[in-house]
Amino acid sequence: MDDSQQLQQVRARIDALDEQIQRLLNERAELARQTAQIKQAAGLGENCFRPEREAEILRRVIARNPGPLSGQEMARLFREIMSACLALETPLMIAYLGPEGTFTEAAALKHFGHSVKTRPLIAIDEIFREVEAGTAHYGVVPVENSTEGAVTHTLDQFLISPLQICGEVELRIHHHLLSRNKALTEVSRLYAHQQTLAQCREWLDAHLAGCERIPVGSNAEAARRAGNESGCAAIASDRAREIYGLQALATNIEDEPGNTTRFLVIGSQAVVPSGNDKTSLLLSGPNRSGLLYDLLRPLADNEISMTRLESRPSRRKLWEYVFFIDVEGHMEDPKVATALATLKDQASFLKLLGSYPRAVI
Ligand SMILES: O=C(O)C(=O)C[C@]1(C(=O)O)C=C[C@@H](O)C=C1
Repeated sequence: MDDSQQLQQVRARIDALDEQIQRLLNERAELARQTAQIKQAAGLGENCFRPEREAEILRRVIARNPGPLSGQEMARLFREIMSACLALETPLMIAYLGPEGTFTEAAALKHFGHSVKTRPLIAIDEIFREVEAGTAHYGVVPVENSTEGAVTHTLDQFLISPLQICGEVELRIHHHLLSRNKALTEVSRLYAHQQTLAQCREWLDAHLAGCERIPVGSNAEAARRAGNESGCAAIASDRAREIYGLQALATNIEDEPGNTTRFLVIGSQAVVPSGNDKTSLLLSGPNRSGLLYDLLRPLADNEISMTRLESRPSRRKLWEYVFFIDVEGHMEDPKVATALATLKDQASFLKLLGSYPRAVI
């Protein structure tokens, strides 16, 4: 058998498999449609998205995957399959921190897949308002970056919003220097979000020391401006480069190679346990010595691991703080429930922001 015959044979097997995969996908979509009908008949919520079920499916895909495709790659494919199945019933509307081309958009699509509708909004409080009003099913907002720390606008919204956290997304952040111009030497002005300028400070000091750095609302906005103005550049994502027709004068200019941003999915749904969850809460008490120690003790007593602690001004009294705490486990897990009950007695203010599956992909 010559090479072309061999190729033909292998391709015939691929065609046969594709046919099977396609048939099975449609069979799966039909079953997903049935689950939606059952949920609707039982009055189980206005939309059919189930974060805990999706997280369980994706974890199982990764655990049983023999390769050669990687577990993460396979999970991404299943992410899209579930997204398409869900869209048969209720195409979800997701509000995110825009404009188009932001990392928050990438995080939203990573979490929900590409079969959702998305709405870019220009401020974090607008996203909360849109989801509260029910014009979007969920919102996606940045909450912390591994280099620069907390996104305080997001934390502050949780003080006043009734929304719950329904999920988290982690995204590796790669920053590129984008411009209409062809050489670094032609660039005298640089636009980027404040946090991005900070994340690339060392690279900028070494390669663009004399260039004016201008903070703007988002990296996508920076890219839009760089597309309109000569002699300037933006720091933004590869997606923004595509959207605004720019060229990359330098790629991956972030100072920390592991630079990662964590995003939260907000909605009005309480998520049931998935088997590997986190719980976020807000705590405060009157300013006195040992307050934080006392507030954290019930967690330690119940062997609950704290993954994050952030403090913000309470906005009620001068020098009084609220603590944002993330712990491992779901609020329905017995140990977490015991710790929360004790905390409720001890703290002057306790607000549960939600339990949700740990990021899978
Ligand atoms: O199992 C369900 O409840 C479904 O709706 C099916 C399905 C899926 O495609 O597997 C679809 C959407 C949900 O978010 C979770 C899972």
